[in-house]
Amino acid sequence: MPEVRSEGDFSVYQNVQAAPLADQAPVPGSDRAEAHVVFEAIRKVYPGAGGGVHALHEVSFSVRRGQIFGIIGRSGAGKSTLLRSINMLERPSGGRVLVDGIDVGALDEKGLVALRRKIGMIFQHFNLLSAKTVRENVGLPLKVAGVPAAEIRRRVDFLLDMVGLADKADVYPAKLSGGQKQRVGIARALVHDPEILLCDEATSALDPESTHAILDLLRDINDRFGLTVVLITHDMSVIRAICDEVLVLDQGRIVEQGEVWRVFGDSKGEATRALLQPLRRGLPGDLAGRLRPEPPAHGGLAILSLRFTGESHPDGVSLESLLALAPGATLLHGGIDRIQGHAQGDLLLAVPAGALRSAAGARFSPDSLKVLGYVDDNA
Ligand SMILES: Nc1ncnc2c1ncn2[C@@H]1O[C@H](COP(=O)(O)OP(=O)(O)OP(=O)(O)O)[C@@H](O)[C@H]1O
Repeated sequence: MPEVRSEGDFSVYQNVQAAPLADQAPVPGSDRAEAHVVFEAIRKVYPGAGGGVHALHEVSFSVRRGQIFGIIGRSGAGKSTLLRSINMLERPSGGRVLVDGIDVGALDEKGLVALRRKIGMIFQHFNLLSAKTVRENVGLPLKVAGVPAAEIRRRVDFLLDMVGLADKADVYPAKLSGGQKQRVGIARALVHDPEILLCDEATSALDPESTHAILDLLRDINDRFGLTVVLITHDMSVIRAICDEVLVLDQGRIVEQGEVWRVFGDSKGEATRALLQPLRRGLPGDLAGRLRPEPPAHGGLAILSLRFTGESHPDGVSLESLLALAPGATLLHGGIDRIQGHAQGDLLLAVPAGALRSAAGARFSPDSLKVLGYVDDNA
């Protein structure tokens, strides 16, 4: 049977004798202990009419060793271009990427092969060879690198066991679920014992259950092997599930960057807010339809929106304090999540409009409190 390749770039497995990366001189002043990957004023212009497509504009940031670092943005924001600049699958038009202090754009072919062996990559559509078994797919990069068969077998067995596919070694990809295919992709990405794992929309093609399982596996690999993981996604729930730090990219520029709970709790940019919108518990439609700007003559109910960013009440929201703030309150909608050990979320309360006055004297306050309007509870 002829080999059928699914989409993807297999040049990362080219059969060139790799020069040890340690032979490459680190750029003076680079901090090897802290920053694992450093982007310095990365620009990318794709050729095209009218001056081309400016995919990245002078993007600078760094990823610390051992972090799970998420890059999020809408379609066309420049995420793939940025991710692929780490292993030079996409060469920037300007700026430098340093991995372990080494300017990867200056590497010769052998240096690049060595670099790519230190950087595993997984893809949205898995990029498995359909005419090869699971074992052969995972072992392929080692075979290309000239590793002896017995060593390939030992390593592949270990990795298949680790990703929970020991019993699928001789199966062809067509017989696997999406989640199982991605496990094969992960095992293959780890064959060279990399220090960095790049994840290109790794869960976008998966159902929620498989997504959850694959994210758990990535977190486990990060914990066990101390791998630095850089992932791109358009889904904030992926960021919330496993990332330590997030960078929001929009139209080729950094909108904001920081610890996940901070960005979730107090997002600065419009692009970030739009990406967070699907996770927010907004005003339910039935209430929105009844809301009016002024209280009814008999008082009615004020609808309050309370936001907790994780800053002022990191351990949670005391119900007693909540009731002291808004006596007679009914909790209508919302909830508190824990992100990186910080309690944050939105609560929607109905409070007798007359009781609002007591809020001024309360010692407890949410990070933001808005009166959305009033409803007539007699209507
Ligand atoms: N090979 C190419 N030639 C021309 N333009 C390109 C090429 N690759 C990407 N672009 C353009 O560069 C910009 C950034 O693309 P990129 O794929 O990096 O964004 P992205 O955030 O990963 O998008 P998506 O989530 O849709 O994959 C887009 O405007 C895209 O159309």
